[in-house]
Amino acid sequence: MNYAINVKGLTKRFGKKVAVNNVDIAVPEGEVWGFLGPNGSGKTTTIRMLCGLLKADAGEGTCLGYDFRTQSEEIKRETGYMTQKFSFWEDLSIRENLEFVARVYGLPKKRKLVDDTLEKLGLVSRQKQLAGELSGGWKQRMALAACMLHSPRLLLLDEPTAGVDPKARRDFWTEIHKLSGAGITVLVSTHYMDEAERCDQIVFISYGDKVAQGPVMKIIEDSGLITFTIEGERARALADELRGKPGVEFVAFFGAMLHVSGYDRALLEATLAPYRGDPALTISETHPSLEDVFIQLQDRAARGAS
Ligand SMILES: Nc1ncnc2c1ncn2[C@@H]1O[C@H](COP(=O)(O)OP(=O)(O)OP(=O)(O)O)[C@@H](O)[C@H]1O
Repeated sequence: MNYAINVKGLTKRFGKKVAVNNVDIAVPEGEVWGFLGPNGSGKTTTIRMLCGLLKADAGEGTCLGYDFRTQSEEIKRETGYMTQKFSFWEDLSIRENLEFVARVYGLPKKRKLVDDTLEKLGLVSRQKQLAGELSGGWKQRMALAACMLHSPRLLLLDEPTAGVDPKARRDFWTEIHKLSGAGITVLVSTHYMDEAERCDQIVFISYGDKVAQGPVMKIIEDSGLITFTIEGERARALADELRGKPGVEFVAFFGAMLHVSGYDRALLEATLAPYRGDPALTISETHPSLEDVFIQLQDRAARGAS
């Protein structure tokens, strides 16, 4: 298998703080991988090391076949990096912004390049609109266009959809899958569970450590979580009552429904048994959601860290 990213032991310290600790990542060419983890867990730091913007303290491997420690210029030439806070000229149009980026990077055949990129990303009809007047979704699409101008083989996207409405997020993901279909590899950090579910695999990091990796279903299965839903008028009132009871590790609301999760089926069943007779409540077992597992992984890592 060919890997777009294949690094081992990636490590970064800031003073005494270990921001990224011995992380291995191997992403096959053309796949879309999600990068998840709580705030400050090391996602941005990892992404910046992969594209050579930050020097790793330890680790070895390749990005697009280049040594990620010594060939950062080659990697940058073939990688599109969309930062969390992308910047652009508000009083220039979309087209002018893209032409500006093309000029700064000295890209050849600028006009044709910008034409093609506008076309590819569905921006032709908006090309004359001032960037400052665009909604979040269109700004983000423009930012994606800017990092696609040089036809990268790898896209590193750092929370590209933060603050963007659901329709624009869905359109963005349609674009990502199209790009992946054309052979481009994508590593995208996100806090959205529905986005994680659109990825071929996810890597979950917490406190700098990789704590889980795999396709979403496998991560859910491997979690060992047993989850019950409780529905009904009284469900809301039960959350506090159930927290801390034998076998109950996590209690969370999903809309009006309560998810109660734990690892010990017998204990959990015994705790829920008295509520089963209540006609105002419906209790049934369900698959834990990715969010249940995310909370569990985060909680486990926090306990390990304290
Ligand atoms: N330049 C820096 N100097 C010192 N500490 C830093 C620096 N950059 C990041 N850190 C620290 O390293 C840790 C990891 O930060 P990073 O930005 O990689 O996390 P993240 O997972 O991307 O977070 P978020 O989801 O909030 O974007 C944090 O504790 C952060 O404060």
